[in-house]
Amino acid sequence: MRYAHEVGKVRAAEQALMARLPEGALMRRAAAGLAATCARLLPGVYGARVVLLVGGGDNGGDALYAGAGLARRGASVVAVLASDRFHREGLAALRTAGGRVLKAADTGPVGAAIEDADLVIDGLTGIGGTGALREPYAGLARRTEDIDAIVVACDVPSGVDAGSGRVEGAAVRADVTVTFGTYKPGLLIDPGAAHCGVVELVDIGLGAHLPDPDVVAAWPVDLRVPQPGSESDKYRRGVVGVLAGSERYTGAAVLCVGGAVHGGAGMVRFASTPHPVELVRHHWPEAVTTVIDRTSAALEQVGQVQAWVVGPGLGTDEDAEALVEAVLSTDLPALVDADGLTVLARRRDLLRREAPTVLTPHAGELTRLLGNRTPRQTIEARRLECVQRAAAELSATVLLKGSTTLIAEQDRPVRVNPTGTPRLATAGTGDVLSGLIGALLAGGMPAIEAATAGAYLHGLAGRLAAAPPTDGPSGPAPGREAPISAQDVVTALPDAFRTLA
Ligand SMILES: NC(=O)C1=CN([C@@H]2O[C@H](COP(=O)(O)OP(=O)(O)OC[C@H]3O[C@@H](n4cnc5c(N)ncnc54)[C@H](O)[C@@H]3O)[C@@H](O)[C@H]2O)[C@@H](O)CC1
Ligand SMILES: Nc1ncnc2c1ncn2[C@@H]1O[C@H](COP(=O)(O)OP(=O)(O)O)[C@@H](O)[C@H]1O
Ligand SMILES: [K+]
Repeated sequence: MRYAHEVGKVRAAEQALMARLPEGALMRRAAAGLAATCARLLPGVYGARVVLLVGGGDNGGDALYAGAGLARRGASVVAVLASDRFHREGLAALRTAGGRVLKAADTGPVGAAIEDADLVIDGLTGIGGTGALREPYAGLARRTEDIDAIVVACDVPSGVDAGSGRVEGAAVRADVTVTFGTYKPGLLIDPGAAHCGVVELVDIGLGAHLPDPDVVAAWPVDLRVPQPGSESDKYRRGVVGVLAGSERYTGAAVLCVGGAVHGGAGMVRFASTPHPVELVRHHWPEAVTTVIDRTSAALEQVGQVQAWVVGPGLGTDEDAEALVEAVLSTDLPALVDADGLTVLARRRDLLRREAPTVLTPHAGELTRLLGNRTPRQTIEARRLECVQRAAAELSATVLLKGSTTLIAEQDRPVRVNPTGTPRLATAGTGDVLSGLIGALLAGGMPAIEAATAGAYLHGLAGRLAAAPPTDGPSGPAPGREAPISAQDVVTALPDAFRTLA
C-alpha cells in the first residue's frame, strides 16, 4: 500500500527518531538506501561515471554520502555544488572516498560531466524545497533533460513541491525516485507524480514515529466491490436511480446509464424527458425508464431506489434545480455531477443533509462550487489542498477529477487514484464515472469507498480500452495507447471489474 504524510509530520517523525540515534545516523541510513538503488541500476559500479547535483540542505547531504559509498566501490564520482552552503561532513566523506568537486558556475566542465554520466543523482532539494527552483538549481535541473544517464531523484525530484505535487518552474524528471521513510503527497499527485518515474521507498525506521497517513493510494486488494451471492436478487443487489439528460443534451444520459448498467447494480432506473428516455431505451434495454415532467414530484414516478445520480446533461434551469433539490431532500445516498454541480453552486443550502453525498467535479466545476474564489488554475496546481477544503466546506465526499483523481472526506486520509490515462480526457467519460459510482453506492458501499472503487475501475477501463491487449492493466507505455471514446470505457468496465476478482 502506498501512503503519504505531510512534510511537517515527516519532519516531526525524523526529529523524534534522530533524538534516539547517534548524530548523522539517519542521513547515513537514507544515503545507504540511495546508493544501493543506484548500484542496482548500473550495469556495474566499478568505473561507472556518476554525477551528484548537490543543493545546500540535507538533500544534498544524502547525495554526497551516497556518492561517497559509490566512489568507495570504484565509481568515478563528481559532485556539482549548487550553493556555497553544503553539507560539510558529506563533502568530506566524498573527498575521502576519491570523489571530485565542481561548482555550478564551472558551466563547461559541469555540462561535460552531465553529458558523459551513466547516472545522475539529483540532490538539489527534497522536502525543504519551496517555490520555483532558483538559479543555478533550475539550470542544473534543466541540464538533466534528454541525457543518456539514468536520473535518480533523492527523496523528491527537485522542483516538485513535496507536500502537494505542485511544479512551478524547472523540475527534474527522474527515472527512479528513492524516497525515505514514507511517501510524500507530491510523489503521488500530478504534476509531481509524473516527474518521479518508479518510486522506491527506503525504510529508515520512521514508521513507529509517524501518525496516520494524510494521503493513501487506492490499492486493488482494499477495493471490496459488492459481490452477488446465492441469496441475491435484483432488488437486494441495489437499484440506482439516474436523473440525467434533457431535450438538448442526450448523450450524457446514455453514457451515465452505461456506467450504471456495468457498475453491478441489480437494476438501473432512468428518468428524464421523452427524447433522452427514447435513446436510453434504445441503447440500454436493461434500464427501466420513465418519462417525467421535471418537477419535484417527479421522484415518486420513478419507483424505489437505493441511491440517486443526478446531473449529467440535466441543464441548469429551474426544473433541473427542482430535481437536484428533490434528490437531496431524500435520505438516500446521492451523487451530484456536471450540471447538477452548477445548480448546487447557487444552492449550497441543499448540501445540508444527513445521508451521504458524493460530488464529482472537475477543476472548473469545483471553482464554481467554492464560490468562484479559487480560480481553476489554482485548483489544478493545488489539487490536494483544494479537495480537502471542498470536502470540509461542502460537508460531502468530493472526488476531484483530472490528472490524478483525488477523493476527500472530512477527517479521512485523501485517496489518490493510481489508474487512469490522459486518453480519458475526452467528452463523456465523466458521465460514465458518475453512473458507475452511483451503482456502487446503490450496492451499499460507503461513499468514500464507492468513489474510490469507481475512480479505480474507471481509470483501469480507460487504460484497458486504450492499450494494446498484450500490455495488460498495469502499465502500457503511453505512446502505445490509442484514442478512446467514452463508450469504449463503458465496454471495458467488465474487464476492469474482473481484475479485482
Ligand atoms: N531531517 C532528517 O533527519 C533527514 C533528512 N533527510 C534529507 O533531508 C532533506 C530535507 O533537508 P532540508 O530540510 O535541509 O531541505 P532540502 O535539502 O530539501 O532543501 C533546502 C535547501 O534547498 C534550498 N532551496 C529551497 N528551495 C529552493 C528553490 N526553490 N530554489 C533553490 N534552492 C532552494 C535551500 O536554500 C536549502 O539550501 C530530505 O528531503 C531528505 O533528503 C534524509 O537524510 C533523512 C533524514
Ligand atoms: N489529464 C488527464 N489524465 C487522466 N485522466 C484525466 C485527465 N483529464 C481528465 N481525466 C479524466 O477524464 C474524465 C473526464 O471527466 P469530465 O471532465 O467530467 O468530462 P465530461 O464532462 O465530458 O464527461 C475524468 O474521469 C477525469 O478524471
Ligand atoms: K531531490
